[in-house]
Amino acid sequence: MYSLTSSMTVSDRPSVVSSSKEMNGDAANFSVVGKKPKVVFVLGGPGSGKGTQCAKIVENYGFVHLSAGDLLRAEINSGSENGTMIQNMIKEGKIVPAEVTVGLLQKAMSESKVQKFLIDGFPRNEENRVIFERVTKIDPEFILFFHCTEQEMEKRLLSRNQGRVDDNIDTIRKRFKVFVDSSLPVIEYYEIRGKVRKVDAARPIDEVFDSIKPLFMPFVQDDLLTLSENLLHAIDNGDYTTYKRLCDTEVTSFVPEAQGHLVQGLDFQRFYFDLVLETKKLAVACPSVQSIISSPTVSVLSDDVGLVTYTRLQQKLGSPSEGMVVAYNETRLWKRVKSTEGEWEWKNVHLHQSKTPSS
Ligand SMILES: Nc1ncnc2c1ncn2[C@@H]1O[C@H](COP(=O)(O)OP(=O)(O)O)[C@@H](O)[C@H]1O
Ligand SMILES: O=c1ccn([C@@H]2O[C@H](COP(=O)(O)OP(=O)(O)O)[C@@H](O)[C@H]2O)c(=O)[nH]1
Repeated sequence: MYSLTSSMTVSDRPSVVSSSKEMNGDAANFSVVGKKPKVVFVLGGPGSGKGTQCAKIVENYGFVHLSAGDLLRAEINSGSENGTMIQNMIKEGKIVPAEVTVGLLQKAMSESKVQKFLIDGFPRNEENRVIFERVTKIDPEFILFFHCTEQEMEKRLLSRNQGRVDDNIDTIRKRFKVFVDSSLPVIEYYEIRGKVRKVDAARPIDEVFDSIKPLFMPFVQDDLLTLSENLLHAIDNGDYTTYKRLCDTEVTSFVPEAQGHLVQGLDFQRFYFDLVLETKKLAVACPSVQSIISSPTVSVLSDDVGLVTYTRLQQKLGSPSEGMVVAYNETRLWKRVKSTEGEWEWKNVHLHQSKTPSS
């Protein structure tokens, strides 16, 4: 590992600043938190594979899966006063009153740190849709609609084996009818507004998932940009814990102060974080620094690799002259790796930085 030291002109170094943007040190870096909620509704007939695909989207794209059916079943099991009514409705394949389901969804959303939701099996009728919109004011990003024949869905439900009271031939037929009469109009409503992404769900599980992946690329791009912003805020705030969490231990970098050398590992940057700590201890004034990202581009190169390029405008108040701005062109390479806990996390594996000609 290199441990080159250099002057304090390095820009991947921390400085003391009161940042306006909240950092969340607790959340895994895969899960981008603190943003406006984003919702994808997942619709399709009973047994079309909604739950199966939601599990894959959660694993790969860090969404929170809210299955309306699961929330209702949990409500029955919790012994709530609505339990018997919900149980009877589900047994008959009927749709539970919207106030109950929206209440459960809203509670689950408010309890989640991560604000990217897959709402599975909802809205099942116009009443669901209208009340959800009225209560949450959320407009879904899009509707993922799994299309499958009744014959195939029936076959899947009869072999699902989850001990569900509604997976019997009589209730299945009723659910199909409710889907056609009540849920398809909701899909048509969103179709007119250009929000429906129709998926052929009759294919094998992995093929279905492959056809879904491109729909989630904008979320990956958004996450990578937010992670890059979080990294710059960590540097500006002298927050080594967050910086370390976002970087691979073997991160490589080309930065001007390393004078053409490739720096590997975190020791090089760590030096500057330590220096700030020292400065604070000695009560020496540190210049306030704030970075913002300008003109970003994000390229998702594969499921596990993404490239973020941008100009970093670093405002340094008080040093050397009031309001001075230094601009760097930066390229950060992000790689998705599995943590020891088995969770996917994006890590910064390479940085290329140069001062812009005007700086
Ligand atoms: N593409 C598929 N091909 C074959 N079986 C599938 C497929 N997708 C899901 N299944 C199976 O069909 C059953 C119903 O799937 P599930 O995801 O629970 O559907 P839904 O949530 O739409 O009711 C499950 O047993 C699941 O393992
Ligand atoms: O928003 C919802 C979602 C589900 N349900 C009830 O829960 C049952 C099971 O729904 P789930 O989505 O779990 O399973 P699916 O029918 O899609 O296999 C439905 O038939 C309804 O009775 C409901 O009333 N409102």
